[in-house]
Amino acid sequence: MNIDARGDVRALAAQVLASLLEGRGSLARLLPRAEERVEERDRGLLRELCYGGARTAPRLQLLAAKLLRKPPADREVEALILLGLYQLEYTRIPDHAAISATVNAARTLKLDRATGLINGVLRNAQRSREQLQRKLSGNPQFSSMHPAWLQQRIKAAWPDAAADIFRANNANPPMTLRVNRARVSRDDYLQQLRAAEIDASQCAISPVGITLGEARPVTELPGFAAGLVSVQDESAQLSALLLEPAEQQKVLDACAAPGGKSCHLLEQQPSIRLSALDIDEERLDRVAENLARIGGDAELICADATATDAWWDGQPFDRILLDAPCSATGVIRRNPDIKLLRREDDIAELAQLQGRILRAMWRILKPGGTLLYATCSILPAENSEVVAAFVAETEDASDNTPQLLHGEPWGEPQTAGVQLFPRPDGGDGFYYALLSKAE
Ligand SMILES: C[S@@+](CC[C@H](N)C(=O)[O-])C[C@H]1O[C@@H](n2cnc3c(N)ncnc32)[C@H](O)[C@@H]1O
Repeated sequence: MNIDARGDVRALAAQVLASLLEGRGSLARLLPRAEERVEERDRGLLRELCYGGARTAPRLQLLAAKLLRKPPADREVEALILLGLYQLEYTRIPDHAAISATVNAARTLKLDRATGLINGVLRNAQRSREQLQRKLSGNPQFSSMHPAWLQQRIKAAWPDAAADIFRANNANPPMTLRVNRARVSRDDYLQQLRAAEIDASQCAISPVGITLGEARPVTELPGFAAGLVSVQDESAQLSALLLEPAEQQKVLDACAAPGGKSCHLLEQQPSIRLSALDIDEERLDRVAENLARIGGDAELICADATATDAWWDGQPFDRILLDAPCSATGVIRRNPDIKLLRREDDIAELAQLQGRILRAMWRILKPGGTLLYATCSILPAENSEVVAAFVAETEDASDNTPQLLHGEPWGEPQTAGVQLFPRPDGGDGFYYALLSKAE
């Protein structure tokens, strides 16, 4: 991102997409910086191009490969071609405007030498649209819009659910709220939303969840600044409900940032003594901000959870929430850049890290205590396989994940734990295993 592309939406989007293609930064980090460089009125289009470009990239890369004799040497040229194809395929921008604005963006980025190539490829795509679609329609990466390795892993793990998972991953997620029950009941808050003419309904599984009819800025939500509600996906809301800390218990949130689940634990049981730990100092600042908004209190610890000698006071915890670092393959619809940033090799490395943190947390859990292992992954290698191996090797550990919540089934029971898939109008993909330590 050396060239200042200020004011040119497509050039800025190409810089963001090129960085993603090179694995340099995430949308969450790159987009806000790009947004600062365009007028307010252009931010919607910038966001659409960046999110849409990442979401459809695995398909558009196949299209581009058919249209190019060899891959472009420059990442920004590749990104401009993908963004041009995105506009032709998925937006209402007239073709001629999409093509000329994309070619102009190449000039903004001082890629004048590539304008002929970009123009030619996009015009060719426009002419041979149906023929290309026909040629590629049998390709699973094309139809699923997932990179080949991930498409294959999801299909192998969930042959019956894979098609629904791909569809959910490619759809816009709902905006879901968690009501702070310490302050307001869900029914009362739904009434407040109705009074503010905001369409909303209660979630199917979480008793504190509300789904909005459409996404809107949090500043428009009644009582948001005062902590009446927080934005949190419905599946993520199940962690505090499953862990169910009792009054006064000593509780650890071992991978806490940005603090959504820490806040929920305190809303549900305000008298607990909560330690919120995370290895990332910047992200831990977000925990402090979120706690301040809901008026919650916790000891914040910046440390590697596994290095317990460095931070643990020697008093075992009654409850531990381990929301482990993972591939985030259950939240692709919210973070489509995962399709570009994750590599297949990451999965085995993550599984090792997850096992290591789990074993370390077990040592500081009180006998008779409970640990909730959670991820927002839908890959068994990070979920049931990690937990089943741990339970098999650990004499005092047993899997006590309930198969019913409030009398209702809530996910797919596994050899260990329960898996949730992303659902178009419901929660994200999540995995939970509730483990008990023998007395
Ligand atoms: C899935 S996120 C946690 C989300 C959080 N529980 C919430 O609900 O807002 C995983 C977190 O684990 C942290 N992490 C990764 N490795 C860690 C380690 N060895 N010790 C402590 N935290 C770690 C990351 O910084 C990241 O914030």
